[in-house]
Amino acid sequence: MRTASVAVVDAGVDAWASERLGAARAERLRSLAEDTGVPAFFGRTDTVPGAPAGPETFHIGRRHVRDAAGDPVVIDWRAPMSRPFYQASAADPQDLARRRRFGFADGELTSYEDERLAEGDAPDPDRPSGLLLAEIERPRSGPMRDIVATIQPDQDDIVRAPLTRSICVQGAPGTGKTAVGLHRAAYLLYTHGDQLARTGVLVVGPNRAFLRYIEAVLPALGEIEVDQATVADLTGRVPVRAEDPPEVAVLKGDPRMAGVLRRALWGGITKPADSLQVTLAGRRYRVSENRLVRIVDDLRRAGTAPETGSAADQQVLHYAAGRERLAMAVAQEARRQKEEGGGAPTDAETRRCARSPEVRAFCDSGWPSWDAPGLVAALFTDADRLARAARGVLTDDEQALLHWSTPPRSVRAARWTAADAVLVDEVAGLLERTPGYGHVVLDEAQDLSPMQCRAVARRLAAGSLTVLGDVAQATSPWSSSDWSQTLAGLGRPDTVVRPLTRGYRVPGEVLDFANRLLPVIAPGLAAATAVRREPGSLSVRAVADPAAALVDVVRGLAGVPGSTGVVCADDAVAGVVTRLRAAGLDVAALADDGSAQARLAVVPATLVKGLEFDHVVLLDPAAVVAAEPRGLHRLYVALTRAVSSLVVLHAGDLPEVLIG
Ligand SMILES: Nc1ncnc2c1ncn2[C@@H]1O[C@H](COP(=O)(O)OP(=O)(O)OP(=O)(O)O)[C@@H](O)[C@H]1O
Repeated sequence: MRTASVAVVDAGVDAWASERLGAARAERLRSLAEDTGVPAFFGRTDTVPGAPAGPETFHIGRRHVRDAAGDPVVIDWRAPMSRPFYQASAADPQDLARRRRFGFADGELTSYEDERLAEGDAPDPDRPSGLLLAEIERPRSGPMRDIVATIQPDQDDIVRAPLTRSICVQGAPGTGKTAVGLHRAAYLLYTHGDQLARTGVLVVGPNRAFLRYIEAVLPALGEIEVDQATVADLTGRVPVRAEDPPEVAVLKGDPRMAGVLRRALWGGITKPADSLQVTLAGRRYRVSENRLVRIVDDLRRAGTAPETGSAADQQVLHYAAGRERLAMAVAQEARRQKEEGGGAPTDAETRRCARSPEVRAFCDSGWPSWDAPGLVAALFTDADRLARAARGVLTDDEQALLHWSTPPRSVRAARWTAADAVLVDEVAGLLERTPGYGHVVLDEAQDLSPMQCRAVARRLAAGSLTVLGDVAQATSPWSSSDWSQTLAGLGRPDTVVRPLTRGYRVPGEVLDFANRLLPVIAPGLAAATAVRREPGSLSVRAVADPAAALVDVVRGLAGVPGSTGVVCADDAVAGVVTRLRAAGLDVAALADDGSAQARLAVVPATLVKGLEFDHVVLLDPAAVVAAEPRGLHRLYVALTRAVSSLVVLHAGDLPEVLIG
């Protein structure tokens, strides 16, 4: 295939065509570039003799490969023909006589595993495939890997759900939510390439460190055109220079703020109180007060029609466009009068009238021009303006929380917070239409405020959503115990919530220990079951001097393959790094700037969500719990990051719920 692509001639009928052909060839060659570590296939299916097309053998791989005659040699894992490889079971063999899984080490074929489905040789759900276990336990080095070779049936159902359907996956730690979301993006791009190439796919993650961790998965699957961003990236219209006290952040994330901002903007439009004289093609016309009132009313109604979900954002009249339409409607009125008098004004003359100083002045006073930061700043500095916008929605105390007692010298000098940035983005979305994606994968969604959810929904044209998360891992002040608030904020309240309950990452011993927290942090939520147990994987040690014990534990792990994460309360990170370095260990703190993760990393507890390490050492769990209001949820996150071993070092008592 590579040779054939190189041979394509890039001489077209003219320079433009030649350039396009050359670009297409380069793109094709890029997509065919060999990744030497990645085998061409990982599975094989043999259909039964009675199958519609007779007995056939297919190899399944990361991409489609054909031979010189154009016949398929390897089928893309996303093609419908590959589906039985993931879904067939003894109960429902889907015309498969045999499924074969190949195991590779460093690009070399080392093993294979057969299931003879037609003979009732069923995969035993309690005894997972050896290749799956080997894949999970393969030491981590660097970023997350794809799981195409071993996607499990319940995961595959979500990966291949139709594009039109939004899905919310509630899954315990390590059940593969992130993996499933990324593979779903790859599946949708393959299946609906034309449609999504136009509208695009967006993956939203909680922070830069997380995006860095997952960034290689989609390119490994051949998908390079997917945008990956945090909510802060999406809403980064103003520089964030300050932090809100918790109660202010909670209020600014409250969905009622959307109504306040809407009223602050649209409520500033005033009813015309006089007629207006305008000039069209050198003659003056008077537009009556009544007529002006009607025009303004009609436009305002088109802009403030009750919302019917995020799709409405694409149709509704936005405020800035409303201003343009108002100017044009006034000019049209003059044109109508001129035509009635027998004149024939041109479109250009009408447009000139709409831009004339008198029409501009009329718009500026009745339909004032705003930019998004300016409106939010005006609202927070002017208590009367806020009171008008928040009447009946926010209490006086709540309004006082929003008020800036020392106004900034200018809007540009304002000390915006992360929650403010989301409000500014909300206003920007009222002023102008936000371009939307065809599909959005939203990870760790349990932590988003309703206002952040709206920011994501605005970027979702008429497209669908894959929402991923775990209410037991919810650590933000907006967290709720179910998904309804998040899904409502996302404008998709009817989205079906699908559970994933088989934990792939964490050994059973470790998961059982972490699950002791569940009745307290998420009552009613079913605990996940681990697909494997590893005796000795959990060690909980009371020690007199945790920092000294840490040095010994980390030294012990130095010769063991794979990554190690030392997780501790955020304010302990610097001290721990210093201590480990003093002991001669090569260690770096994990930063939220997207820089690469060291093999031995000290990880602040607030950054560990979504990540995993072969070995985790958790230092002083009580300090992790004490550091924040939802500290027990944070502890649950920290306890569920280990693939092979977890060592918990504590000096004082363990949090009581952990004592079995
Ligand atoms: N079918 C599978 N085959 C092989 N590995 C898998 C499979 N499913 C999940 N894994 C692995 O399990 C680990 C956890 O997956 P992932 O990070 O997607 O889980 P998660 O549900 O998002 O976890 P968390 O809630 O902790 O963020 C990853 O290393 C992933 O590659």
